[in-house]
Amino acid sequence: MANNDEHTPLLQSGDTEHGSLLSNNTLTNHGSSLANVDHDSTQLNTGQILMGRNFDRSPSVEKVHQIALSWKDINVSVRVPSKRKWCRSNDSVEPTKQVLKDISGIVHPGSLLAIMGASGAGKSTLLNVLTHRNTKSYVFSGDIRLNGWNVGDGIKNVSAYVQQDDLFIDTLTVREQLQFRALLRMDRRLDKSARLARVEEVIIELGLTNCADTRIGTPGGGKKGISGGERKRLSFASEALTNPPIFFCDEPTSGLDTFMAQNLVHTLQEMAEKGRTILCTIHQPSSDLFALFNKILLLSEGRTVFLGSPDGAIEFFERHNYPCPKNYNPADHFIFTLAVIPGQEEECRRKTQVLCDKFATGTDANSIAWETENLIKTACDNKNDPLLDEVVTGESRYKASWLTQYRYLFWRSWISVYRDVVLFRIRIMQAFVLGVVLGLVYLQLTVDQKGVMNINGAIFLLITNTSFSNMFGVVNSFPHELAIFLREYGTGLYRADVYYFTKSIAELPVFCAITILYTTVTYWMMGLYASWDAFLIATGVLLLTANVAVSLGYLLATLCASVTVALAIAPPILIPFMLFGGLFVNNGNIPVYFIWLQALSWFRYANEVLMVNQWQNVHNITCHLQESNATNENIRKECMYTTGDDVLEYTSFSKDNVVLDIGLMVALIVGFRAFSLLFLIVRARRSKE
Ligand SMILES: Nc1ncnc2c1ncn2[C@@H]1O[C@H](COP(=O)(O)OP(=O)(O)OP(=O)(O)O)[C@@H](O)[C@H]1O
Repeated sequence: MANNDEHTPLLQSGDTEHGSLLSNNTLTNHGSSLANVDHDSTQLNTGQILMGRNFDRSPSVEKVHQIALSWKDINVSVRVPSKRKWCRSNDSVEPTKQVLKDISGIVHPGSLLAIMGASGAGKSTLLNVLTHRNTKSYVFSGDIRLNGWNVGDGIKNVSAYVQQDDLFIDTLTVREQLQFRALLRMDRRLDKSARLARVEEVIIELGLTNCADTRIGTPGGGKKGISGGERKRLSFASEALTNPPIFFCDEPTSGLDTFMAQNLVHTLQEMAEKGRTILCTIHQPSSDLFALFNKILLLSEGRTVFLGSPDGAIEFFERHNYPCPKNYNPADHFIFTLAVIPGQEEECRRKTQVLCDKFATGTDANSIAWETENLIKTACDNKNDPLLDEVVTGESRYKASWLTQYRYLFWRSWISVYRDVVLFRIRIMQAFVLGVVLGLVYLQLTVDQKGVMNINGAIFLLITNTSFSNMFGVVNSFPHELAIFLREYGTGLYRADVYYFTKSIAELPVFCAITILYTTVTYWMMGLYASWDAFLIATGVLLLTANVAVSLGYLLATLCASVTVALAIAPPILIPFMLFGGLFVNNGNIPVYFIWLQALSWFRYANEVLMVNQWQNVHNITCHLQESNATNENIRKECMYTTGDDVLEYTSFSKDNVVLDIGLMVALIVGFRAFSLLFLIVRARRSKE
């Protein structure tokens, strides 16, 4: 595993540094860290935190605000796409499939609930409905309550949803990932030292101490990093920072070996013992794993088969003629009993329906209904429940201000750029080698009649290569991070525009460094116009070119659903722009219906400026015609260009357009980026629905 002891200056420059935090016994003596909190009017003081009013703001309080979650008569249907849509009458009802049927239940604080059932039983649907996430395609009815209160969407403010796939920036260390989230996610009235103290606390609580300074890496050997189990723990830790009382976890043990899975569920058990309410969907746990849950919910074809203790489930199945064999894993027994066996579907369904009916009419279901009613009654008498303020009134969707988001997002983007040393080295090497190869092909071009074509070709090649390499660089890498952005945006961690700005600013030095290196090598090897002014102008123009290409790359990456699609549409988009760049078709001969394409072609703008830069000060272009052959006809043929102005005139480029060209390239950068930001925002909002 790659160890990394680097502490970034940004985090060290704050009020607290890890070393001093630990040495000051902050972890064991929370009072001392809280005493450091600046007690101005905008910050919470220790007293407020300990009162528990702001349960998610407490940096070091183990006390969890206890919440019971209940749901009653939940029905969910999904629309089924019909193959015969075209022959349906306009007023006919779209076919639907019922996924959950009259589901009711209750989970108390301190519970670690396993939601089990065969594939397609409705586990994920129930989790989605309870968390108010991914419900766009559902037709849903039912009543979901927290401590007896119907809080609607407010459940998101007091719960954490740990999804099946863990998405992290691989170059960060475990501690940095948590710090990043703490600084953006925790209440803005808590000062930095208190948040960092909470990070250290969560690291200990989730058993991440040994890998705290290890880079996260990518699973499957891409980049060495933490283990699968540690990744899962990190997912929990990231959510646990704000100390939410309810955790929803989708398949937390998937992809883990038995030992790691048990280790993780053991940690969840400890978290539940502190008063949290934890619900996990889980596939066929081993008997040891199963024993760690104190509540189970069995689903079959969208109905509740059982909700209660594991022992209660064994007893329920036994009572209804499905006793669990001795020394047999009860979880396996339940799943096999509820399985719909191919060829015996009807019989299996009848069997499970009987069990569902027995549960619905039995004492367990009655006591669930009674407890739910009781909670609602108690809620009416407890209108001062501090939880309600948090849930109902809500706060700004973003806990951190625009500037704070900017600061920490920039810090993270910068880390991921400069720590990706291997990629950076590869790109630098690529630019250097390509520059040398092109430099050798066009080595020290001569300014004569034949050399004009070579020089013009070399200039265009510089523009083409700068455009392609930069655009494909973005199209290849940006979509990979998009999934992380969408998830973090969905949880209200930061705004889309802040993410976009920081990402593009952090990446800018890399694109610039590569372009400068490439230009330096090729310009002098090719022997283009030899003056420092001309070289600096050429570098500036190619930097603008790189930025237009990068901006178009962002646009394609935010527009397309995947890298594959973006890569597929990139060449057909680039080639027309290239075609109207002034090399393949003379600028004076563009068909009128393609003028708009020419207007968007930065190839043309860059080419014009570079051509003017190259030729405007050339006052003599050698012509090697022998005197004996110098007939008028031969002079016209062989000595077309006598000065650089002739070249510009022949190619229809003009010195007068240079400022306009540069302005238009800047406009293209702004335009492409504005559209890509717009697409990013639309995409982010859609993914949240
Ligand atoms: N948006 C949807 N559109 C169409 N059908 C859906 C949709 N969501 C769920 N379903 C269907 O509802 C049923 C329950 O799906 P769900 O994902 O909740 O099952 P599950 O128990 O979580 O299964 P698994 O363990 O395989 O993930 C399945 O038959 C599924 O095909």
